[in-house]
Amino acid sequence: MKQEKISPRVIERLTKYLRCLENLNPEDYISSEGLAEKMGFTAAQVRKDLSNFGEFGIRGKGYNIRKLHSDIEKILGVNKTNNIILVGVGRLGTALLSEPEFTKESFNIAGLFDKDEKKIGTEIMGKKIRDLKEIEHFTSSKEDIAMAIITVPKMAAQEVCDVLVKAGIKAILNFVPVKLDIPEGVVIENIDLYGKLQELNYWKERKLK
Ligand SMILES: NC(=O)c1ccc[n+]([C@@H]2O[C@H](COP(=O)([O-])OP(=O)(O)OC[C@H]3O[C@@H](n4cnc5c(N)ncnc54)[C@H](O)[C@@H]3O)[C@@H](O)[C@H]2O)c1
Repeated sequence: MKQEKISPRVIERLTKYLRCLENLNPEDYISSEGLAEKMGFTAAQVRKDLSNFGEFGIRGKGYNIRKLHSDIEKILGVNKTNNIILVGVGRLGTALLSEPEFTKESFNIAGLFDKDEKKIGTEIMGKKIRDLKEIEHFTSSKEDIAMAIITVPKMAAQEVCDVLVKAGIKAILNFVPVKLDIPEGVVIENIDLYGKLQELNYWKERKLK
């Protein structure tokens, strides 16, 4: 698969293609026009997005849905199980853990960490909560843990982030509404539901004018 400089928007759209393909008959074929129509994009956009990664469709026939789904999964690296740790087993952390759709089969919550002594040593969803101090030992003794979710209070977020980076984490999903400093070589995705509400509110206000 060819891979040049890829815009984050392309990757975001790939996840949307996957969601759409999941609801279609895997034996069928779909044209770029058909896929575009379902997504609200243009066919040119669909073709351009996919062409970043190689040739997928069959001329005159379109994309085989099963094959395209599997190819996009490979591009995103979600055709295998990826281990994640979660730091901050509070209200949000617990809610995320309770939702199977959040991780599906592509992600495995391999470890839970907190610093509350009342929580450390207890289990949630069959997984033990460990002291954050153990994290380096945990990541070094287990293979392939490069991803983490942060759901701690604002004040603790940067400190936790630094500990994670030191422990070899390369990708962070940050739910804390603060900008975290990360070194080169580490990627971060920030989820800010309040920010999304603010964005939506802007559009609502425009509609009401
Ligand atoms: N992204 C969003 O849209 C969104 C939505 C809700 C909450 N949040 C944010 O998520 C975070 C968690 O919210 P919550 O309601 O679950 O909080 P919470 O207080 O219920 O849970 C926080 C957990 O983090 C643990 N913790 C604190 N300091 C720690 C440290 N240094 N190391 C390890 N664990 C530590 C606490 O013991 C607790 O278990 C907050 O920063 C909140 O602002 C974000």
